[in-house]
Amino acid sequence: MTLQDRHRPLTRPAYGRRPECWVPLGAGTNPDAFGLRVGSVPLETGGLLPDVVVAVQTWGTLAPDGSNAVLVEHALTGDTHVVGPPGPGQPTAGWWPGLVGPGAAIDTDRWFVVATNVLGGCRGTTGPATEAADGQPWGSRFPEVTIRDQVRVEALVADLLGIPAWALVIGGSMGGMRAAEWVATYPDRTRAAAVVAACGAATADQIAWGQAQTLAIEQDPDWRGGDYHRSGVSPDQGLGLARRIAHTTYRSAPELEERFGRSPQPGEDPMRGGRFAVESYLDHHARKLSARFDAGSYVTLTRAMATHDIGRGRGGIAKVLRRYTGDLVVAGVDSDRLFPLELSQQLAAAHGRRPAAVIESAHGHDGFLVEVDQVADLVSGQLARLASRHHRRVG
Ligand SMILES: CC(=O)SCCNC(=O)CCNC(=O)[C@H](O)C(C)(C)COP(=O)(O)OP(=O)(O)OC[C@H]1O[C@@H](n2cnc3c(N)ncnc32)[C@H](O)[C@@H]1OP(=O)(O)O
Ligand SMILES: N[C@@H](CCO)C(=O)O
Repeated sequence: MTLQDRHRPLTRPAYGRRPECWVPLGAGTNPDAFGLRVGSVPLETGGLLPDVVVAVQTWGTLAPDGSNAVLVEHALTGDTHVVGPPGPGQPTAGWWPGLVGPGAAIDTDRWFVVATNVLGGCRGTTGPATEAADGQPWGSRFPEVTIRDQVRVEALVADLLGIPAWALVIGGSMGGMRAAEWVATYPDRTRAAAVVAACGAATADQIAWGQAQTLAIEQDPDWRGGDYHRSGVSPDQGLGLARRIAHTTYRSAPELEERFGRSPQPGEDPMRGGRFAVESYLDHHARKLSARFDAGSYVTLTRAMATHDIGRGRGGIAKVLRRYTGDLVVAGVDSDRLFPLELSQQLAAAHGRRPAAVIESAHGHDGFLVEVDQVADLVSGQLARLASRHHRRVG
């Protein structure tokens, strides 16, 4: 525990079945999030990951019967800070601005909203940069974790919070993978799910892009086989390169053409060693991510996305989805080249209840973050259906 941690007030949230499990998070994490010690977690690949702590942020009030809880799932480099400004310990503003709050689409006067940082992440939840029992960072010893493991950890969080079933699990991209996995692993604990810009199983194309990113990091000499955390130097070059590759896939080619075309970065001449504006844009995003994200987590989470398959060991995706009787909304972005709309349409067709919703955006995969008003419309409709069903039941 650092000096700064000791000075952080330990005001545990006033809910949950096991208040003794709440722990303060370390310095450099979202000050509005708390740690929840969920214990040892059995992993899909075998073995137990001991003493897992999960960063949790909440909004609103949990109903006494735990029936009004909504889980919001972040994407690859996100965190628990769904809405709100940046500040000390929280370098980024909320990634779904305006979606959660009093009177918002996920209205916190009605719903209790939970956001957890994912297993293997670096924003408060146990991951490669976390200290293991020997006081050394897990580093290369951190095990392979799957989307299914991450969802199991979230179920342990729900147990500790006193949430028997989520009213809604919603997420985009890697968060959408976890929302889909909730439907598959815990259909009875997921009354509704919104799977946005995601898929039921990673495609060859996604795995291929992920491999290039992972290799970019692993080939940085500062990676040190994954054990760089105590060296004082992190593989920022590799992580930056990974982000450039990823970010290009997150945006659409027409958008890049429209925004940047062949323009040089102002003051630079691409014919004389200078950069094109689009190169400068990618350099900017590379630098920003390297400053805020752990390379080990990036590799771990990229691998988790590659092995994502809600049908694994369950007879396939269609079989899994057909038996889901909850309210499933699947939505894709029409210009997404990484998670093409067809993947959402296939997922919706496999469920067989309603077609995939289309988020219209020029921004490609990142449309699920940029077009927050369209996500808000989807989620408002879904929550209204849930609320009216609830009223019919109790009315
Ligand atoms: C759940 C989650 O996914 S959490 C993670 C989400 N957040 C992130 O990934 C953070 C990284 N940001 C992004 O991915 C995207 O910016 C989004 C999706 C959040 C928002 O997209 P947009 O609003 O379209 O932002 P855009 O991609 O245009 O980037 C804007 C940035 O590029 C910079 N930029 C634009 N052109 C250039 C250029 N030629 N040279 C250098 N920088 C440039 C802008 O100054 C701006 O910088 P800032 O973000 O530091 O203020
Ligand atoms: N820009 C998002 C998109 C990934 O799906 C992120 O960094 O998490």
